[in-house]
Amino acid sequence: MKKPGIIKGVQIDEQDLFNKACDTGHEVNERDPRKELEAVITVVWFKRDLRIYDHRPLAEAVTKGSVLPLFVFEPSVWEAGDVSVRHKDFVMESLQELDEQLSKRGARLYTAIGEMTDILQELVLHLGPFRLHAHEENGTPNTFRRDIAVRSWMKGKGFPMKEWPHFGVTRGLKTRDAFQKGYEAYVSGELTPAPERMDSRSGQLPACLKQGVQEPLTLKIPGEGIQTGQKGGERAAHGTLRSFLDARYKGYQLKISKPYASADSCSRLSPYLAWGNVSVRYTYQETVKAIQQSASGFEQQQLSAFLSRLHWHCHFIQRIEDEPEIVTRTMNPAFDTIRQDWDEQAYQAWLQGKTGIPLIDAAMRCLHETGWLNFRSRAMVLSFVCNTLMLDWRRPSVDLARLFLDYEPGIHYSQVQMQAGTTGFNTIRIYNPVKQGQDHDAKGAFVRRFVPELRTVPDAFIQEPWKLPAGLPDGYPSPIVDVAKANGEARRILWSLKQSPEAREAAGAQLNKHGSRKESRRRSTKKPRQDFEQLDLFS
Ligand SMILES: Cc1cc2nc3c(=O)[nH]c(=O)nc-3n(C[C@H](O)[C@H](O)[C@H](O)COP(=O)(O)OP(=O)(O)OC[C@H]3O[C@@H](n4cnc5c(N)ncnc54)[C@H](O)[C@@H]3O)c2cc1C
Repeated sequence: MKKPGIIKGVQIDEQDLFNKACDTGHEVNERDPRKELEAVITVVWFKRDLRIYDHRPLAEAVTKGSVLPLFVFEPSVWEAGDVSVRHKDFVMESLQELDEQLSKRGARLYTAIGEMTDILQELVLHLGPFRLHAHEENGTPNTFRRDIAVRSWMKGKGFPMKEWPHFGVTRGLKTRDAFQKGYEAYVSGELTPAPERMDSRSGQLPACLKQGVQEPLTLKIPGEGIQTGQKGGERAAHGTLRSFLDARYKGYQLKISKPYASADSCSRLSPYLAWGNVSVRYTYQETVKAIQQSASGFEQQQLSAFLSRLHWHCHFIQRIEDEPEIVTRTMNPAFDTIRQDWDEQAYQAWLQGKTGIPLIDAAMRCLHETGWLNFRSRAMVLSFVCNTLMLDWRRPSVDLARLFLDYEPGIHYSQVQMQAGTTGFNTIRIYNPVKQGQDHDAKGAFVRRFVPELRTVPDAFIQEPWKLPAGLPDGYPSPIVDVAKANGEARRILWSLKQSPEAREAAGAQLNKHGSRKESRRRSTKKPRQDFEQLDLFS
């Protein structure tokens, strides 16, 4: 039977309160005084929020008494195929630092391997009732279902659970029109300092929980680590932000499309935002401060361009929050009538960076080695596999997810579908990698760095080595496709499909559900400046 509870003098239905809290992702039984007495410890469940600064679930747990910081390597998440060894390594580095930070404050991090509900089941046997604090995860259907299972488990036990929004994303958003308000409230919200001291008395804990960080050796995590690139952790995240806001931002717009130079002039915050080593809110507020302090209009322009990306970050994550199925379902089903054939040989050539087209090969090999690519190169490799080669977007989306160290499902699957042209409401862009190379890597520095077979090719041929009078260098293949011809055909197919009544109808519905409400930008007829070409790709 449902029991009534009292909140601020108003009689309420406890079950109702719980359900509302689950729906909107906020308080669950939190203010029930009886439960407050029973639950002596708060389990803080770390997921993609591996930090202590601006971490509300942790800070609020500390005010309530003992805390048990917990990270769980779940087989259903880590063996699902979209996350890989490089993500695990980054998470391990982040967890090591998190444990150090917690230790300094009187607590320790606990790690476990297993499904979260099984771990909770073990915990209750040792702890009795406990509270659970976490950030909302705006992820794939897989993690979405996992979170529902956890909420339902807590609800079944009648234990209090509280979740906080992690980004400027609103759970249960009724209409896209309301997104902006939620975003602004989030980014301008108060920052939460890291707790100074923590009480972590927890009594005896189940054997599945290990104090400190344990390697998830029993899990079969696919993929490979990075060879050179970014390391996880809150300290590295803050250092990266600082170095960007102090100096690196000055080349932001100028170099954003250059595959090589952008590695230094872009913020490089993406893996830290994706794994939560730094919050979007903190990043936003530090950038606003830097804009206020910057001396020239030029500097302000660079920083404002960066700030707009933080908005896009949340814009796209709102999309997966509203419709997690975009991970596997084509946003505009009319586009499922094409790309019916599969060419495994061409696909493997693309994936391994052996297409015979220098910029594509350099980008894919860079990704294997470092886990990062600038936006334009990502758009180009995706366009190549889905448009030039006319292959379905689903497999490349998962293979790229495994390779991007900053894999963030909301951004990733939206961008994949946009670049493959399957939303139906974005401009169809099909890149010519030879022209991209001539425009953005004219001397071939990027190509030479990642495709050693081409190191000695003269600048004039670096993007088209098949035109070398002496023939291709040893070990480098001929192009697997005539790009100009294939792109022409792709353009014809995609544009005619985009204009069909079925595609237009579905596109209208999708635009209404997910499109940006920044009308003035989208409808602008002015030729975009180089940096703002990305805006075309964004709606
Ligand atoms: C096919 C494809 C897949 C992508 N997958 C991911 C992904 O899994 N994770 C990811 O973080 N980004 C993804 N992006 C977006 C973008 O390429 C990266 O965010 C950016 O290159 C990361 O480098 P940075 O942090 O130096 O970016 P900066 O230019 O410094 O931008 C700062 C932050 O803004 C956000 N951001 C930047 N560009 C975009 C964008 N176009 N859309 C949404 N948010 C943006 C990111 O959080 C980024 O860290 C993808 C783009 C494409 C075309």
